[in-house]
Amino acid sequence: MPSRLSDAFRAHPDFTSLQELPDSYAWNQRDDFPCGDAFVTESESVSESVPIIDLNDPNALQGIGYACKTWGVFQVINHGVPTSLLDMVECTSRTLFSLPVQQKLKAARSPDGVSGYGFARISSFFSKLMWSEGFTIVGSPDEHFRQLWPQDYNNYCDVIKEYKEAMKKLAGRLMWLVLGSLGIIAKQDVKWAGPKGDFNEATAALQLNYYPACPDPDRAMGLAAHTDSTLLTILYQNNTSGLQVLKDGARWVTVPPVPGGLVVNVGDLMHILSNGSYQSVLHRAMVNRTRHRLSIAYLYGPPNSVKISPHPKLVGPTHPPLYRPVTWNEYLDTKAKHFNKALSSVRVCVPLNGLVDVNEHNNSVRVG
Ligand SMILES: C=C1C[C@]23C[C@@]1(O)CC[C@H]2[C@@]12CCC[C@@](C)(C(=O)O1)[C@H]2[C@@H]3C(=O)O
Ligand SMILES: O=C(O)CCC(=O)C(=O)O
Ligand SMILES: [Fe+2]
Repeated sequence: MPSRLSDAFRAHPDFTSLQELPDSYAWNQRDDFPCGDAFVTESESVSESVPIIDLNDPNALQGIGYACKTWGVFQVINHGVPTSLLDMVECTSRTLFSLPVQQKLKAARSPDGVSGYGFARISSFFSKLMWSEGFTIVGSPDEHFRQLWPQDYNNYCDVIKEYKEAMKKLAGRLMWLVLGSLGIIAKQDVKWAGPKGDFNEATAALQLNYYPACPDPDRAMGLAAHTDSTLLTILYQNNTSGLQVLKDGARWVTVPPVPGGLVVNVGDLMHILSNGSYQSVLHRAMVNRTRHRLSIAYLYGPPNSVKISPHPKLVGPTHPPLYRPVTWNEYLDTKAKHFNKALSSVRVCVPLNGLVDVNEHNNSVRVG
Protein backbone atom coordinates (compact mmCIF):
# COMPACT_ATOMS: atom_id res chain seq x y z
CA MET A 1 0.00 0.00 0.00
CA PRO A 2 1.57 3.34 -0.99
CA SER A 3 2.26 5.26 2.18
CA ARG A 4 0.98 8.60 0.92
CA LEU A 5 -1.91 9.72 -1.21
CA SER A 6 0.35 11.42 -3.74
CA ASP A 7 2.42 8.18 -4.10
CA ALA A 8 -0.69 6.23 -5.04
CA PHE A 9 -1.76 8.84 -7.55
CA ARG A 10 1.76 8.90 -9.01
CA ALA A 11 1.40 5.16 -9.65
CA HIS A 12 -2.06 5.56 -11.20
CA PRO A 13 -2.44 9.29 -11.94
CA ASP A 14 -6.09 8.89 -12.84
CA PHE A 15 -7.22 5.41 -11.83
CA THR A 16 -10.72 6.27 -12.98
CA SER A 17 -9.71 5.96 -16.64
CA LEU A 18 -7.84 2.61 -16.38
CA GLN A 19 -9.07 -0.08 -18.81
CA GLU A 20 -7.82 -2.98 -16.70
CA LEU A 21 -7.70 -3.50 -12.95
CA PRO A 22 -4.10 -3.16 -11.75
CA ASP A 23 -2.96 -5.87 -9.35
CA SER A 24 -2.75 -3.30 -6.55
CA TYR A 25 -6.57 -2.96 -6.77
CA ALA A 26 -7.37 -6.69 -7.10
CA TRP A 27 -8.77 -8.11 -3.85
CA ASN A 28 -8.01 -11.82 -3.66
CA GLN A 29 -10.00 -12.68 -0.56
CA ARG A 30 -12.93 -10.33 -1.05
CA ASP A 31 -15.72 -12.88 -0.85
CA ASP A 32 -15.41 -13.92 2.76
CA PHE A 33 -19.18 -14.46 3.09
CA PRO A 34 -21.77 -15.36 0.44
CA CYS A 35 -24.15 -12.81 -0.99
CA GLY A 36 -27.45 -13.30 0.83
CA ASP A 37 -29.78 -11.11 -1.27
CA ALA A 38 -31.66 -14.35 -1.93
CA PHE A 39 -30.64 -17.58 -0.26
CA VAL A 40 -31.98 -21.06 0.17
CA THR A 41 -32.65 -22.73 3.53
CA GLU A 42 -33.41 -26.45 3.91
CA SER A 43 -37.05 -25.90 3.02
CA GLU A 44 -37.44 -22.59 1.19
CA SER A 45 -35.86 -19.79 -0.78
CA VAL A 46 -35.63 -16.71 1.38
CA SER A 47 -35.00 -13.12 0.45
CA GLU A 48 -34.58 -10.55 3.15
CA SER A 49 -34.12 -6.84 3.04
CA VAL A 50 -33.11 -4.03 5.34
CA PRO A 51 -36.24 -2.58 7.01
CA ILE A 52 -37.68 0.63 5.58
CA ILE A 53 -39.17 2.90 8.23
CA ASP A 54 -41.69 5.60 7.42
CA LEU A 55 -41.07 8.35 9.97
CA ASN A 56 -44.71 9.46 9.64
CA ASP A 57 -45.84 6.02 10.82
CA PRO A 58 -46.99 6.06 14.48
CA ASN A 59 -45.26 2.66 14.90
CA ALA A 60 -41.90 3.95 13.66
CA LEU A 61 -40.29 3.53 17.10
CA GLN A 62 -41.09 -0.19 17.28
CA GLY A 63 -39.86 -0.69 13.71
CA ILE A 64 -36.61 1.09 14.55
CA GLY A 65 -36.10 -1.03 17.69
CA TYR A 66 -36.56 -4.22 15.68
CA ALA A 67 -34.23 -2.99 12.91
CA CYS A 68 -31.49 -1.95 15.34
CA LYS A 69 -31.63 -5.27 17.16
CA THR A 70 -31.73 -7.58 14.17
CA TRP A 71 -29.91 -5.61 11.47
CA GLY A 72 -28.05 -2.63 12.95
CA VAL A 73 -29.31 -0.66 9.97
CA PHE A 74 -32.55 0.64 8.45
CA GLN A 75 -33.69 3.04 5.75
CA VAL A 76 -35.91 6.03 6.48
CA ILE A 77 -38.49 7.68 4.26
CA ASN A 78 -40.62 10.76 4.98
CA HIS A 79 -37.70 12.06 7.01
CA GLY A 80 -38.32 15.72 6.21
CA VAL A 81 -35.06 16.44 4.34
CA PRO A 82 -36.13 18.00 1.02
CA THR A 83 -35.26 16.04 -2.14
CA SER A 84 -33.97 19.30 -3.63
CA LEU A 85 -31.32 19.48 -0.88
CA LEU A 86 -30.30 15.84 -1.47
CA ASP A 87 -30.00 16.64 -5.19
CA MET A 88 -27.87 19.71 -4.48
CA VAL A 89 -25.46 17.88 -2.21
CA GLU A 90 -25.16 15.06 -4.74
CA CYS A 91 -24.45 17.59 -7.49
CA THR A 92 -21.83 19.38 -5.34
CA SER A 93 -20.09 16.07 -4.62
CA ARG A 94 -20.11 15.06 -8.28
CA THR A 95 -18.65 18.44 -9.27
CA LEU A 96 -15.95 18.03 -6.63
CA PHE A 97 -14.85 14.57 -7.72
CA SER A 98 -14.95 15.60 -11.40
CA LEU A 99 -12.17 18.15 -10.82
CA PRO A 100 -8.71 17.25 -12.23
CA VAL A 101 -6.65 15.12 -9.82
CA GLN A 102 -4.04 17.87 -9.39
CA GLN A 103 -6.77 20.28 -8.30
CA LYS A 104 -8.22 17.81 -5.79
CA LEU A 105 -4.76 17.17 -4.39
CA LYS A 106 -4.54 20.86 -3.45
CA ALA A 107 -7.10 20.02 -0.77
CA ALA A 108 -5.50 16.69 0.21
CA ARG A 109 -5.95 15.56 3.81
CA SER A 110 -2.65 16.06 5.59
CA PRO A 111 -1.07 12.94 7.18
CA ASP A 112 -2.22 13.92 10.67
CA GLY A 113 -5.33 15.84 9.60
CA VAL A 114 -8.99 14.81 9.48
CA SER A 115 -10.46 16.98 6.72
CA GLY A 116 -9.78 16.96 3.00
CA TYR A 117 -9.39 14.77 -0.06
CA GLY A 118 -7.93 11.26 0.20
CA PHE A 119 -8.34 7.53 0.64
CA ALA A 120 -10.59 6.17 3.37
CA ARG A 121 -8.69 6.26 6.66
CA ILE A 122 -9.00 2.50 7.02
CA SER A 123 -6.87 2.00 3.87
CA SER A 124 -3.74 1.58 5.96
CA PHE A 125 -5.10 -1.73 7.35
CA PHE A 126 -5.28 -3.33 3.90
CA SER A 127 -2.63 -4.39 1.44
CA LYS A 128 -4.85 -3.62 -1.57
CA LEU A 129 -6.15 -0.25 -2.75
CA MET A 130 -9.85 0.59 -2.73
CA TRP A 131 -11.62 1.72 -5.89
CA SER A 132 -12.81 5.02 -4.47
CA GLU A 133 -12.00 8.57 -3.58
CA GLY A 134 -13.16 10.38 -0.48
CA PHE A 135 -13.49 13.88 0.88
CA THR A 136 -13.94 14.40 4.62
CA ILE A 137 -15.44 17.59 6.04
CA VAL A 138 -15.08 18.22 9.75
CA GLY A 139 -16.23 21.70 10.79
CA SER A 140 -16.42 24.33 8.07
CA PRO A 141 -15.73 23.36 4.43
CA ASP A 142 -14.55 26.95 3.62
CA GLU A 143 -10.78 26.48 3.69
CA HIS A 144 -10.63 23.34 1.58
CA PHE A 145 -13.33 24.44 -0.82
CA ARG A 146 -11.41 27.69 -1.43
CA GLN A 147 -8.45 25.55 -2.53
CA LEU A 148 -10.68 23.58 -4.91
CA TRP A 149 -12.68 26.46 -6.36
CA PRO A 150 -10.80 29.72 -5.67
CA GLN A 151 -13.42 31.83 -7.52
CA ASP A 152 -16.77 30.34 -6.59
CA TYR A 153 -16.43 28.22 -3.47
CA ASN A 154 -19.19 30.08 -1.60
CA ASN A 155 -22.18 28.40 -3.24
CA TYR A 156 -20.71 24.95 -2.66
CA CYS A 157 -20.00 25.80 0.99
CA ASP A 158 -23.59 26.97 1.45
CA VAL A 159 -24.96 23.64 0.17
CA ILE A 160 -22.76 21.68 2.58
CA LYS A 161 -23.71 23.90 5.53
CA GLU A 162 -27.42 23.60 4.77
CA TYR A 163 -27.09 19.83 4.42
CA LYS A 164 -25.24 19.52 7.73
CA GLU A 165 -27.96 21.55 9.47
CA ALA A 166 -30.71 19.32 8.04
CA MET A 167 -28.79 16.17 9.02
CA LYS A 168 -28.21 17.46 12.55
CA LYS A 169 -31.92 17.99 13.01
CA LEU A 170 -32.76 14.54 11.62
CA ALA A 171 -30.04 12.87 13.69
CA GLY A 172 -31.46 14.40 16.91
CA ARG A 173 -34.89 13.08 16.01
CA LEU A 174 -33.51 9.62 15.20
CA MET A 175 -31.56 9.59 18.47
CA TRP A 176 -34.79 9.93 20.48
CA LEU A 177 -36.44 7.20 18.42
CA VAL A 178 -33.52 4.81 18.91
CA LEU A 179 -33.22 5.69 22.62
CA GLY A 180 -37.00 5.43 23.00
CA SER A 181 -36.89 1.94 21.53
CA LEU A 182 -34.45 1.06 24.33
CA GLY A 183 -36.85 2.47 26.94
CA ILE A 184 -34.93 5.73 27.43
CA ILE A 185 -37.51 8.42 26.95
CA ALA A 186 -36.94 11.22 29.47
CA LYS A 187 -34.79 14.25 28.64
CA GLN A 188 -33.07 14.07 32.02
CA ASP A 189 -31.86 10.52 31.21
CA VAL A 190 -29.53 11.91 28.56
CA LYS A 191 -28.03 15.07 30.07
CA TRP A 192 -25.79 15.72 27.08
CA ALA A 193 -28.87 16.10 24.87
CA GLY A 194 -28.93 19.60 26.39
CA PRO A 195 -31.71 21.60 28.12
CA LYS A 196 -33.97 21.45 25.06
CA GLY A 197 -33.16 17.80 24.38
CA ASP A 198 -32.13 18.68 20.85
CA PHE A 199 -28.54 17.36 20.99
CA ASN A 200 -27.37 20.82 20.05
CA GLU A 201 -23.76 20.18 21.08
CA ALA A 202 -23.45 16.92 19.13
CA THR A 203 -20.54 16.71 16.70
CA ALA A 204 -20.35 15.27 13.19
CA ALA A 205 -18.22 14.70 10.12
CA LEU A 206 -19.39 14.57 6.53
CA GLN A 207 -17.76 11.97 4.28
CA LEU A 208 -18.26 12.27 0.51
CA ASN A 209 -17.46 8.99 -1.26
CA TYR A 210 -17.03 8.53 -5.00
CA TYR A 211 -16.79 5.10 -6.66
CA PRO A 212 -15.92 5.42 -10.36
CA ALA A 213 -17.12 2.76 -12.82
CA CYS A 214 -14.63 -0.08 -12.65
CA PRO A 215 -13.36 -2.38 -15.46
CA ASP A 216 -13.35 -5.47 -13.19
CA PRO A 217 -15.90 -4.92 -10.39
CA ASP A 218 -15.92 -8.56 -9.25
CA ARG A 219 -12.33 -8.31 -8.09
CA ALA A 220 -12.37 -4.74 -6.81
CA MET A 221 -13.48 -3.24 -3.51
CA GLY A 222 -15.02 0.24 -3.20
CA LEU A 223 -14.78 0.56 0.56
CA ALA A 224 -13.68 -2.39 2.68
CA ALA A 225 -15.86 -3.86 5.43
CA HIS A 226 -15.97 -1.74 8.57
CA THR A 227 -18.26 -0.48 11.27
CA ASP A 228 -18.59 3.27 11.82
CA SER A 229 -17.31 4.71 15.10
CA THR A 230 -20.42 6.82 15.44
CA LEU A 231 -23.60 6.84 17.45
CA LEU A 232 -25.51 6.87 14.16
CA THR A 233 -24.54 7.40 10.53
CA ILE A 234 -27.03 8.79 8.04
CA LEU A 235 -26.10 7.82 4.50
CA TYR A 236 -27.39 9.18 1.22
CA GLN A 237 -26.62 7.05 -1.82
CA ASN A 238 -27.28 8.00 -5.44
CA ASN A 239 -29.34 5.70 -7.64
CA THR A 240 -26.59 3.07 -8.03
CA SER A 241 -26.50 0.23 -5.54
CA GLY A 242 -23.26 -0.89 -3.90
CA LEU A 243 -23.77 -0.74 -0.14
CA GLN A 244 -23.86 -4.18 1.51
CA VAL A 245 -24.39 -5.06 5.18
CA LEU A 246 -23.41 -8.26 6.94
CA LYS A 247 -26.52 -10.07 8.24
CA ASP A 248 -26.28 -12.48 11.19
CA GLY A 249 -22.49 -12.57 10.79
CA ALA A 250 -23.10 -14.84 7.78
CA ARG A 251 -24.08 -13.16 4.50
CA TRP A 252 -23.82 -9.86 2.66
CA VAL A 253 -27.15 -8.19 1.89
CA THR A 254 -27.39 -5.29 -0.57
CA VAL A 255 -29.10 -2.10 0.61
CA PRO A 256 -30.78 -0.88 -2.59
CA PRO A 257 -31.20 2.87 -3.04
CA VAL A 258 -34.77 3.94 -2.24
CA PRO A 259 -35.74 7.20 -4.02
CA GLY A 260 -35.52 9.99 -1.46
CA GLY A 261 -34.59 7.50 1.27
CA LEU A 262 -31.68 7.63 3.69
CA VAL A 263 -29.82 4.71 5.25
CA VAL A 264 -29.21 4.81 9.02
CA ASN A 265 -26.39 2.71 10.49
CA VAL A 266 -25.94 1.85 14.15
CA GLY A 267 -22.35 2.83 15.00
CA ASP A 268 -19.92 1.54 17.62
CA LEU A 269 -20.76 4.28 20.16
CA MET A 270 -24.46 3.35 20.00
CA HIS A 271 -23.44 -0.27 20.49
CA ILE A 272 -21.65 0.83 23.68
CA LEU A 273 -24.50 3.13 24.84
CA SER A 274 -27.02 0.30 24.35
CA ASN A 275 -24.71 -2.04 26.32
CA GLY A 276 -24.46 -4.33 23.30
CA SER A 277 -28.22 -4.60 22.63
CA TYR A 278 -27.85 -2.85 19.29
CA GLN A 279 -24.93 -4.10 17.23
CA SER A 280 -23.01 -1.72 15.03
CA VAL A 281 -23.42 -2.93 11.48
CA LEU A 282 -20.50 -4.24 9.44
CA HIS A 283 -20.82 -2.79 5.94
CA ARG A 284 -18.85 -2.30 2.73
CA ALA A 285 -19.27 -0.70 -0.70
CA MET A 286 -19.00 -2.62 -3.95
CA VAL A 287 -18.42 -1.05 -7.36
CA ASN A 288 -20.07 -1.22 -10.76
CA ARG A 289 -18.79 -1.89 -14.29
CA THR A 290 -20.68 0.87 -16.08
CA ARG A 291 -21.99 3.29 -13.48
CA HIS A 292 -20.25 5.50 -11.01
CA ARG A 293 -21.64 5.65 -7.49
CA LEU A 294 -21.75 8.44 -4.94
CA SER A 295 -22.54 8.30 -1.26
CA ILE A 296 -22.59 10.95 1.43
CA ALA A 297 -22.23 9.82 5.02
CA TYR A 298 -23.15 12.04 7.97
CA LEU A 299 -21.15 10.57 10.84
CA TYR A 300 -22.82 11.63 14.07
CA GLY A 301 -21.34 11.52 17.54
CA PRO A 302 -21.60 13.07 21.01
CA PRO A 303 -20.13 16.44 22.11
CA ASN A 304 -16.34 16.28 22.43
CA SER A 305 -16.23 16.24 26.22
CA VAL A 306 -18.90 13.55 26.70
CA LYS A 307 -17.92 10.05 27.67
CA ILE A 308 -20.23 7.41 26.21
CA SER A 309 -20.84 4.39 28.41
CA PRO A 310 -23.59 1.78 28.72
CA HIS A 311 -26.73 3.67 29.78
CA PRO A 312 -27.55 3.15 33.50
CA LYS A 313 -31.10 2.08 32.55
CA LEU A 314 -29.63 -0.83 30.60
CA VAL A 315 -27.29 -1.98 33.34
CA GLY A 316 -28.17 -4.18 36.31
CA PRO A 317 -27.12 -7.28 38.25
CA THR A 318 -27.83 -9.53 35.28
CA HIS A 319 -26.60 -6.94 32.77
CA PRO A 320 -23.19 -5.68 33.87
CA PRO A 321 -21.71 -2.81 31.85
CA LEU A 322 -19.82 -4.37 28.97
CA TYR A 323 -17.76 -1.33 27.96
CA ARG A 324 -15.74 1.34 29.71
CA PRO A 325 -16.65 5.01 29.18
CA VAL A 326 -14.98 6.66 26.15
CA THR A 327 -15.15 10.01 24.40
CA TRP A 328 -15.56 9.95 20.62
CA ASN A 329 -12.03 11.26 20.13
CA GLU A 330 -10.55 8.56 22.37
CA TYR A 331 -12.53 5.97 20.46
CA LEU A 332 -11.42 7.36 17.05
CA ASP A 333 -7.79 7.09 18.22
CA THR A 334 -8.44 3.50 19.32
CA LYS A 335 -10.04 2.76 15.96
CA ALA A 336 -7.10 4.29 14.11
CA LYS A 337 -4.81 1.90 16.01
CA HIS A 338 -6.90 -1.26 16.30
CA PHE A 339 -9.50 -0.93 13.51
CA ASN A 340 -11.94 -3.86 13.84
CA LYS A 341 -10.61 -4.74 17.29
CA ALA A 342 -11.50 -1.29 18.65
CA LEU A 343 -14.79 -2.33 20.29
CA SER A 344 -13.29 -5.35 22.00
CA SER A 345 -10.38 -3.21 23.19
CA VAL A 346 -12.78 -1.01 25.23
CA ARG A 347 -14.77 -3.98 26.51
CA VAL A 348 -14.49 -4.64 30.22
CA CYS A 349 -16.68 -7.71 30.51
CA VAL A 350 -17.81 -10.58 28.30
CA PRO A 351 -21.59 -10.53 27.77
CA LEU A 352 -23.40 -13.14 29.89
CA ASN A 353 -25.11 -14.49 26.76
CA GLY A 354 -21.67 -14.92 25.19
CA LEU A 355 -22.62 -12.88 22.08
CA VAL A 356 -19.73 -10.92 20.65
CA ASP A 357 -19.65 -7.76 18.55
CA VAL A 358 -19.98 -8.04 14.80
CA ASN A 359 -16.29 -7.60 14.06
CA GLU A 360 -15.46 -10.79 15.89
CA HIS A 361 -17.44 -12.80 13.36
CA ASN A 362 -15.13 -11.45 10.81
CA ASN A 363 -11.43 -11.38 11.34
CA SER A 364 -10.88 -11.95 7.66
CA VAL A 365 -11.80 -8.37 6.80
CA ARG A 366 -8.18 -7.29 7.26
CA VAL A 367 -6.79 -8.84 4.11
CA GLY A 368 -6.81 -7.47 0.60
C1 LIG B 1 -15.39 11.18 12.45
C2 LIG B 1 -14.86 10.24 11.69
C3 LIG B 1 -15.45 8.90 11.46
C4 LIG B 1 -14.52 8.29 10.42
C5 LIG B 1 -13.22 8.89 10.82
C6 LIG B 1 -13.60 10.36 10.96
O1 LIG B 1 -12.62 11.14 11.64
C7 LIG B 1 -13.84 10.99 9.59
C8 LIG B 1 -14.11 9.94 8.51
C9 LIG B 1 -14.93 8.76 9.00
C10 LIG B 1 -14.75 7.54 8.10
C11 LIG B 1 -15.67 7.53 6.86
C12 LIG B 1 -15.38 6.24 6.04
C13 LIG B 1 -15.35 4.98 6.92
C14 LIG B 1 -14.48 5.23 8.19
C15 LIG B 1 -14.30 3.96 9.00
C16 LIG B 1 -13.20 5.91 7.76
O2 LIG B 1 -12.17 5.36 7.43
O3 LIG B 1 -13.37 7.27 7.76
C17 LIG B 1 -15.11 6.37 8.99
C18 LIG B 1 -14.48 6.74 10.33
C19 LIG B 1 -15.13 6.01 11.49
O4 LIG B 1 -16.36 5.99 11.61
O5 LIG B 1 -14.38 5.43 12.27
O1 LIG C 1 -20.68 4.21 0.12
C1 LIG C 1 -21.31 3.57 0.95
O2 LIG C 1 -22.40 3.07 0.71
C2 LIG C 1 -20.73 3.36 2.32
C3 LIG C 1 -19.95 4.54 2.84
C4 LIG C 1 -19.51 4.32 4.24
O3 LIG C 1 -19.64 3.25 4.78
C5 LIG C 1 -18.90 5.42 5.01
O4 LIG C 1 -18.67 6.51 4.46
O5 LIG C 1 -18.65 5.20 6.21
FE1 LIG D 1 -19.29 3.39 6.93
